[in-house]
Amino acid sequence: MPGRRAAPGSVNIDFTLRRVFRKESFRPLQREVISAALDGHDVYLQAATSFGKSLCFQLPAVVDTGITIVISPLLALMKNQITSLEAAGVRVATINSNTPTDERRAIMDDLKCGHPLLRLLYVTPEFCAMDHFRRVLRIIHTQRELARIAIDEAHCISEWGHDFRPSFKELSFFKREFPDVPMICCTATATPRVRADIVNTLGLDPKQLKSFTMSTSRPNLHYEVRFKSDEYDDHYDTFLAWLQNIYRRRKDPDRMAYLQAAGERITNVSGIIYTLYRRDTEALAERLCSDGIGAKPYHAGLSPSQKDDNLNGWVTNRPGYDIIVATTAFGMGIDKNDVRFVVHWQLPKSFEGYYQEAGRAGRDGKASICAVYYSREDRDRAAAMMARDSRGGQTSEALGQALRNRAESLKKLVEYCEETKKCRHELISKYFGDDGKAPCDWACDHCKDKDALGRRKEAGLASEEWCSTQRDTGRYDYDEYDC
Ligand SMILES: Nc1ncnc2c1ncn2[C@@H]1O[C@H](COP(=O)(O)OP(=O)(O)OP(=O)(O)O)[C@@H](O)[C@H]1O
Repeated sequence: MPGRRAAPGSVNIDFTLRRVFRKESFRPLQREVISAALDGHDVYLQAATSFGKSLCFQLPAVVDTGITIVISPLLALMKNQITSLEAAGVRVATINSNTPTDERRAIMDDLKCGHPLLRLLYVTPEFCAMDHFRRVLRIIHTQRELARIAIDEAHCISEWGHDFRPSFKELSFFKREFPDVPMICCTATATPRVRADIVNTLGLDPKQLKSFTMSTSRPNLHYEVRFKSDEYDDHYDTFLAWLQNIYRRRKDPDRMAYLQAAGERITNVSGIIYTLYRRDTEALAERLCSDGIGAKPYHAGLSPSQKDDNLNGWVTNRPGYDIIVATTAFGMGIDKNDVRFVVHWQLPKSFEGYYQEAGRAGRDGKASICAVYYSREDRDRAAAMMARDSRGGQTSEALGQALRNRAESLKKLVEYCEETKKCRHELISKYFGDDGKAPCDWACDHCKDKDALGRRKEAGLASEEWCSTQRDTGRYDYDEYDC
């Protein structure tokens, strides 16, 4: 039973864009994507981080009749989107492991009532697999109130992509049971193979599908690799000096006047530091605080209230919450427009993860820095950890494939870090198979000064000989990644 759809021409998306979402105009291609969704097509949307993909399912959800179910992999991401929608006065809710029972019951009652007030409901893929929720979905569908299914971070469907989540595969249920309900899938990071896998797994008809695939380019991001080695340093001191320099620049009288006029705190430089370990998030945040820089940890082991407080404080630029030191639990989709830097404290786990996390920076279009600390020792540790995982005996062929792909993706990221002779924007664009050239106006360490980059690499990295001795004599410490 198809969902009722607002009559063509009866909705004014420009008005809703301004009135509800408080945006002046659509960004290139947003209008086309939204129109395709409102016309009832299945839509695949792949575009750079910060393109504005969420609007492409949120705006149709607001103007169309019925409810949109949004499937999202991370609680932090849901929370972030829900906060913005609530601020815009949109009726939205989530059901997840932290939702209190009475709130959950009220949401379920609304869903089944025949005319849900909610415009969007955010859920995890695991929740969609539950029988009782599927029963409720059938009821909404029978009542012709199931407007659309939106799958955010759709690359999680594919074992060929990063962040594969087996539960995303179960989303094939939607087209099997509700073939007439349109779907929209969004991602920033899919190679052609991942894209084909998403379409195939979800049971979308490639001939009918409206597909929009844009470049991954983010010209305002300044990419750089900072070299380090176990042998010589704790890179905290150089990082702190760099950060303090940014603060000093803000104290320039003209800059201070400008910041005050804009209502910004002089002492606020919003940033994210990603680490692979929970304990680092806490230790590093503490160390920064003791050096007078407001920083908070974020990882899956914190209590829900601690996570909420740290996230909200950071989003609202509260004093003491300038930097979030996070594991990848704080990754995909987080949207805060004035993040001036994203630093990876160690080599990330995959190329896609690196691009995603770096993409939290500069979402207002202003120049922002994305730096990754790279050492050959971390490279060897990551490779050893991956080899151990693949020997661990997977429960399925899909998980085995996902591990092989992760190893390949990590290899490409190592090549990216070791490269000193090519533009970083070009390397990223090539990895994702973009058409055309990625613009870089001195926005990477290679294009700024390739000779200096080569010298820094030479001076900063341990030699391959030293690393191989460490490997052969078993001198590296290995710690499980935790997020
Ligand atoms: N037409 C528009 N005009 C101005 N700002 C917009 C417009 N569309 C979206 N934005 C803003 O752009 C920012 C990024 O949007 P969004 O979070 O949807 O990006 P995304 O494409 O999902 O990125 P990612 O893949 O990195 O999560 C948001 O702050 C959003 O409000």
